[in-house]
Amino acid sequence: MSQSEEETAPQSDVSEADRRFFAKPWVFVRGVPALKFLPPEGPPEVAFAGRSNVGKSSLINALLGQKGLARTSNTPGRTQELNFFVPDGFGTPEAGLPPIALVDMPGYGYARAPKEQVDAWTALVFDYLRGRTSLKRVFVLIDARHGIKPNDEEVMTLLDKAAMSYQLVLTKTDKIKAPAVETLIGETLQRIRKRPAAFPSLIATSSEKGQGLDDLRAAILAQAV
Ligand SMILES: Nc1nc2c(ncn2[C@@H]2O[C@H](COP(=O)(O)OP(=O)(O)OP(=O)(O)O)[C@@H](O)[C@H]2O)c(=O)[nH]1
Ligand SMILES: [Mg+2]
Repeated sequence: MSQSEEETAPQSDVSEADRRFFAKPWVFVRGVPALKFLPPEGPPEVAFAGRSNVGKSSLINALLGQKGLARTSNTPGRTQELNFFVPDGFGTPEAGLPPIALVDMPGYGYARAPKEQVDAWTALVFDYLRGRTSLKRVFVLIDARHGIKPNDEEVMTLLDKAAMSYQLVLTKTDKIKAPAVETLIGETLQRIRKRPAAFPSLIATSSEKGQGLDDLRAAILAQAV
């Protein structure tokens, strides 16, 4: 690359090697319907939390470039277990443990499912978030059209109390205009200013347009071993 090309190349915290880490095949390894089925504490985990339909599963697919790996749906309540994804190639005892696992979670809030079921998913998510040593960072996804809702506040309070580090991620930014995204980022950061476990910056993403994915990849890789 010539110097002038280098100067104009897009800046990103993600190196080519890091990008390849996400571009190689990842696999689904486990669905956890209840806490007792969790794998033993082990490699670092990063989890994707958020209201039903906020775009958790879509974001994981976009990050990994694998449409359909995590199941998505128009109907809130698609993801019903804690679903663990790891890079392929760690299926044998000789291969050792993966450097990181991504955990897709059931949404909290308004899933179109019977109340008892929604309550059970919410309890599973909350118990996992507050009690897991391997969990290194939680991404709390916020729909750019709606901003922080009361149940997001509830989750953030739980994470603050558990001293579990989390970072807010705006989703579906393609659905609102660019200046509105800027305003929302400012307002949202203001609202989490006093929250002790909240990372003091947020990542604005669109799974549809690919926006913000490299920043999120860098944040995930920072937790890998
Ligand atoms: N326009 C747009 N739509 C999106 C984006 N991300 C997700 N969606 C849509 O939002 C809907 C919900 O996406 P999911 O990824 O299934 O959401 P989820 O948070 O996993 O939902 P649950 O598993 O039900 O909690 C789907 O119809 C997606 O196509 C995005 O960045 N832009
Ligand atoms: Mg989902």
